[in-house]
Amino acid sequence: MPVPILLVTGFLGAGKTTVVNHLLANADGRRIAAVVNDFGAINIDAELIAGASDGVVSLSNGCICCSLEGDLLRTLSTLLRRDPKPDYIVIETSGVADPADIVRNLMDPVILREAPVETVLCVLDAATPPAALDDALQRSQLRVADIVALSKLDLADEGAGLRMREAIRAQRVPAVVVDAKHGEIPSALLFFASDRASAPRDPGPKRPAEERFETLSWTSDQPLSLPRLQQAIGRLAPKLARAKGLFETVEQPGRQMVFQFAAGRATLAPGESPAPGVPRARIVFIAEVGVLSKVELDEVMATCLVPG
Ligand SMILES: Nc1nc2c(ncn2[C@@H]2O[C@H](COP(=O)(O)OP(=O)(O)OP(=O)(O)O)[C@@H](O)[C@H]2O)c(=O)[nH]1
Repeated sequence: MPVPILLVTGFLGAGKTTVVNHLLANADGRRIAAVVNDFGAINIDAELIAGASDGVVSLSNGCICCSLEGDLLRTLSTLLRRDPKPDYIVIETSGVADPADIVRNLMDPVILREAPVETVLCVLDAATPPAALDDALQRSQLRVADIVALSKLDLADEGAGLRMREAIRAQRVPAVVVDAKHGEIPSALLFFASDRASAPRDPGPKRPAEERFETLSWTSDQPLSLPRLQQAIGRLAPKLARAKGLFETVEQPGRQMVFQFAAGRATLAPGESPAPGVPRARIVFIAEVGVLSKVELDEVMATCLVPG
């Protein structure tokens, strides 16, 4: 029996990990393996994903649509050799990935036979203006989608969902559009029992590889001062496309916090206990190439540490 792949795509910070977590929490006995790709050196997403009954494989420091395509195929082969095999494989792409390239890579004859891409889900932040759909990468992510999940409707005004649906229609995206507040999508929609043979997909023309974003990692063995971090993020915000991290604070040492910055919004939430031996602060910053230097980042982030 082939193992269906669910490919989860969407722009930086759109809500992909939130959807994957919800899905895994509602697996209803299905054995689901998750493959997570963060293109920075630190794979924060793998730590934020809990409950994959068949394990989480993290691919970091590159993007599975280009530099890590071989690693992805090898990972899938390993997952398919497991006994028992997973019932489903979920691949969460990085927010900078062009899923058309991944779909093309997954057309490898062996993978296509044993693990066909059953569904491509694109998570779209409904709180962003519909003009965001004019972005070439965003358009590419939508174009291959079978299902578009509108996230963050709770943060948007009442008409946002409707406006986004119209903007999606205007792009001639043939996908089914569903609401996904806090990652909630009926799993029956994503994991349906299908006995039809998956037809090879047409991923469309190959786009020239685009080095548009870069990640900068910052770590420290000291906890961070929360008010100072707020100031630092305020300074960095205009230059950031996305940031996420795990760290202890001076105010609550020993307790790991999850920091998220997406679409100009920063949040902090309590996290799991840190694994032994990891730095007390690990943050990944994503910016358009050339916008933020490591020197500037280090300088600003150093202000979050309390001397002595
Ligand atoms: N209020 C609200 N917040 C959401 C919703 N979905 C996601 N978020 C928040 O948005 C932020 C980014 O969510 P993630 O799920 O990490 O986004 P992502 O697409 O996996 O991010 P990258 O992998 O870095 O591209 C987090 O702070 C989430 O808690 C939602 O429906 N409502």
